Parts: sequence; C-alpha cells; structure tokens
Amino acid sequence: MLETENLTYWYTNQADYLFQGEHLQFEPGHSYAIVGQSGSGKTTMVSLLAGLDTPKAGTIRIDGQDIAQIGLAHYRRRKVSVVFQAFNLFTYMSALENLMTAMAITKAAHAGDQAFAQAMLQRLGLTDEQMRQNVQRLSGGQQQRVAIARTMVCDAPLVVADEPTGNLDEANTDEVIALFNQIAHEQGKCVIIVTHEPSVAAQCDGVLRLAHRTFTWEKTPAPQLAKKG
Ligand SMILES: Nc1ncnc2c1ncn2[C@@H]1O[C@H](COP(=O)(O)OP(=O)(O)OP(=O)(O)O)[C@@H](O)[C@H]1O
Repeated sequence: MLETENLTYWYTNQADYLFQGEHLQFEPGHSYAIVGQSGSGKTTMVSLLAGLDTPKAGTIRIDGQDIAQIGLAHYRRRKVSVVFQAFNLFTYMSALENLMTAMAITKAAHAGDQAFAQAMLQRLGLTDEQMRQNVQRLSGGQQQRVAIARTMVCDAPLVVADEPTGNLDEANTDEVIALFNQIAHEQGKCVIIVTHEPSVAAQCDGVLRLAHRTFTWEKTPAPQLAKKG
C-alpha cells in the first residue's frame, strides 16, 4: 500500500501552499485518477509519489516503509514505473530493446528473457516487425503501448502516469486505459493516473480531485477488487 502522512508542498517562489497535511491511501490492485484544474498541483503530487521530488513536510510510505529511508534513487528504480504523455522511450532503440533495457536496469525477475518481452509486446498488438524497428517509426498509440508494456515487464508495484492519453485519439485512449486497468486488476499493481479527461477518470476505480489546495475522494474503489500481494 502507498500512503502519505501530513504531506505538504509549496514551491519556494510561490506565496502559498500547493497542498498541506494530506493523508492519502492507494491500495494495490486498483487504478486511481487524479483530477483537478490546470495548475492545481496534480503533477507535483505524482512527482512526489514517484520519488522525483521531495516533500516540504510529511512522509510517503510504501508497504509501511518511508521512501526517504528506502532512498529515492532505489525507490525509483525498484518500486515505481512512470508513464509520461511524451512516452519517454529510448528513441534510438526498438520497442524490444526498450523493454530488455528496462528489465535489466530495474533487475526485474524476467531480465534477459527476450521471449517474455516479445510476448508482452505481441499481447499489446505489436507485430514482430514493429517491435524490432526503431520506436520512432511507431505511431503515438503504439509508442504509448510500448511504454505501458515496459511497466508490465518490470516488477515495480506502483505505476504512475502523468496525462498518458494526452497525445492519443479516443480509440487509443480507451485501449490504453483498459491496459492500465489490466495492470491493476491482473498484476495487482497500484496505478495512479493524472488526467484532464472525465472519460479516463470514469474508467478508474478511484477518483481523487484536487481543488482549493485539498484532495477529496470523488470515488473510492470497491474493496473486493483488491488482490493480495
Ligand atoms: N518547478 C516549478 N517551480 C515553480 N512553480 C512551479 C513549478 N512547477 C509547477 N509550478 C507551479 O505549481 C503549480 C502546480 O503545478 P502542477 O504542474 O503540479 O499542476 P497541474 O495540476 O499538474 O497542472 P496541469 O493540469 O496544467 O498539468 C502551478 O501554479 C505551477 O505553475
């Protein structure tokens, strides 16, 4: 489980808090959307949860362990997979090489297992030829599927995505969200997605709205969806 206690953040050049004293809990086996107006602090929150930035006050714990004590570099490598709007793949590599590299860097259980990576990309709709060509030759929707496949072949229990459908059309958006839900429901990971799109939020198990410097649950996941482990 991922939880925050008294989480507080402000940017030093800003007069006020972005949020203050937040207690939030995110369970494995669920997908969550974080929504709210532009500039409200959604990206800042997921940057903190992903260990890309440090809070001004408060604690973030994963399975009871303070991520600051785990060490942010170790936490980012082993506990979190991040999916960005701009995909952030290695652009000089193929899809297959991207997955193999991610598994090696994160010391995943399947590191070195090319058949496993191939099977995952196949499952996500890439042909043999597509997975072996430079990723820049793939469409936006295909590149985002590669970025998602990367989170599926790595062992990190937390998947954080910032506007992952921002560059995609409606059909690709629906497919990508369905994949995120599979990651949560079938792999038992905790998936947290920042989105502006109500249709994306509607498909997530939980919805957290940031408004007036406070997070409020609009929808909480049904407990029976949670998987152990
Ligand atoms: N590095 C920074 N330094 C100073 N202020 C920042 C920095 N990054 C963001 N901000 C400010 O903090 C506030 C929250 O930004 P953040 O990007 O977290 O919001 P957001 O809800 O994700 O916005 P959007 O939906 O537009 O992506 C904004 O007012 C933004 O201008």
